[in-house]
Amino acid sequence: MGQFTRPMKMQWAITRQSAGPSVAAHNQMAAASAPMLRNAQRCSLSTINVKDKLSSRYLFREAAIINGKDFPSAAHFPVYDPATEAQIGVCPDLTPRQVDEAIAAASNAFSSFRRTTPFERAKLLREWRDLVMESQEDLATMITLENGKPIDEAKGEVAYAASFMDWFAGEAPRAYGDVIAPSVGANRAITIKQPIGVCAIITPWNFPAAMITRKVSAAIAAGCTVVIKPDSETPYTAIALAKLAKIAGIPDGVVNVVTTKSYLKEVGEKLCTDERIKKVSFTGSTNVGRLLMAQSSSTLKKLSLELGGNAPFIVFPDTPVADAVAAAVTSKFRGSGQTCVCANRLFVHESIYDEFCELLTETVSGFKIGNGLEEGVTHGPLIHDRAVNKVEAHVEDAVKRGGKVLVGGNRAMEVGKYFFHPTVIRDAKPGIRIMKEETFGPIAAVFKFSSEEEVVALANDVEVGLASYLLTKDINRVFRVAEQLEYGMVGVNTGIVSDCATPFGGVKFSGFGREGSKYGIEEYMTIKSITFGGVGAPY
Ligand SMILES: NC(=O)c1ccc[n+]([C@@H]2O[C@H](COP(=O)([O-])OP(=O)(O)OC[C@H]3O[C@@H](n4cnc5c(N)ncnc54)[C@H](O)[C@@H]3O)[C@@H](O)[C@H]2O)c1
Ligand SMILES: O=CCCC(=O)O
Repeated sequence: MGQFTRPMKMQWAITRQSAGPSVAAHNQMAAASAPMLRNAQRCSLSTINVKDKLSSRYLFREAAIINGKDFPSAAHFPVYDPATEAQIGVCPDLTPRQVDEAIAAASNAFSSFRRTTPFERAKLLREWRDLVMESQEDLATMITLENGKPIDEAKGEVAYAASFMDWFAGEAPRAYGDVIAPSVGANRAITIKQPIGVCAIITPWNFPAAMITRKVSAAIAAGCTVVIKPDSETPYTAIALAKLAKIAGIPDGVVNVVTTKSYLKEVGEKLCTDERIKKVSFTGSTNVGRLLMAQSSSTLKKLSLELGGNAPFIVFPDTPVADAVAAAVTSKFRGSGQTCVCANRLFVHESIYDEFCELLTETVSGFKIGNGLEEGVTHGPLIHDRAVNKVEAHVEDAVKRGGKVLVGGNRAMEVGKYFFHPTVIRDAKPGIRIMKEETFGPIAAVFKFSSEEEVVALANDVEVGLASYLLTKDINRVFRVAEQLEYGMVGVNTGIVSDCATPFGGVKFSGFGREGSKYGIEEYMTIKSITFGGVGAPY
């Protein structure tokens, strides 16, 4: 195994110590280049010392990671805490030329990493998983600082992120090929699966850890190397994960992280057009997904696109209202409504509509919004101004067309600039914007329906098809409706469909490809068939 052995605690301690000078040197550089800060759209009044909040200070790094090392750059962009608007640090604003170095590192590393055995890769993934869970508190603190979600939810995200490492450690040795009887009777054929090569991993801000590990764990299990480009709102969790990958013994160059803000379009184009990259795996909006697909066509890259949703949440009359509300709250308000699988449209049968709206309003009234690091806070801020503006516009539109706000309905400026009161709207009408657009915020718009036929038609009347939910005790209805829903995922009597063991992905404009499950690793492999001529007697 050579370089792939488990790092002893002693080696880890050495790595921790040696991390010090390079971070200090980097920080000096960052301070020197402060006047060069680019793209400072927000003007922060204060700064947060993130390291003082961590037990492993080395995990907070204001550097890209290329070939296992901190990669300094003269230009930086600032990163802010959406709860307090305080600056939490700066990050290298890399140019496409600098990103080229990451691609070169991943490409060099691929030539040896592809030859490791699946068992070696499984061991590395488990080592990485253990370190991530040992760092759960620190990683969660960074997630809360850069994304805003409450600390307990952030800890849950770390565990969810680690579950993909565990899952794909198990899948690595199970990437079986086939034995085939070809049409020429004396021939025999087999297939083998091989890693596709260097992969570009482009991820959003709403799950700064899990969207990365869901892709990268599968890529590593398959024997690929990666260049990760996290969102510029949430880069530090990605960088810390790459640091832990190095400590876990994952060879240099296998996991690279590039950060950029001013050069986003150019870096995106570079990742899509560079011939050394064989696959782009993207999670984000449908519009950016379309652009990346168009850009990738010249080099015919394999693509996985996990795009936006507009989940229907359908409550049939035989569902106990308390169960329906509990599932709706989990589905709708997780991450303050900022997940791609959040219920966006709540359809409730007319016979239990009033009771449902009343209990939902009572439950939502009990939420406590605030800084996710504070005790008792159940819901954090939205990520930025654009997000708050969209939520506000959706509420105004729903009200203009007859919707009634039962709780919330406005910004919570008294808590912070990016906070919006969790909102319940009843008498939502099919013509409102929420019906067609993903809100990505804490607005529960409740629609009334009378028949199964009507609600299935309404649920399917959108361009996207990621997650959907239905609540009923009638098993025949479960199959009838689930099979008609034009969605990649259907949750039955639950508000959560996400699990490392089940295929995650969409249809229609929600994209294609599946993550997690036994299918996730396939996205990072190619199938080769090997035919042996005239080796057997005809069958
Ligand atoms: N299907 C899923 O699994 C899933 C998961 C999470 C989020 N989402 C979707 O993501 C969206 C929310 O995130 P967002 O609006 O910030 O997404 P976004 O598409 O704007 O950004 C996602 C990522 O793409 C990058 N990006 C943006 N423009 C780029 C370009 N021209 N070239 C290369 N990279 C570029 C961003 O920096 C970020 O890293 C929602 O629609 C949500 O539903 C989907
Ligand atoms: O935001 C999209 C991903 C959500 C999840 O994996 O549960």
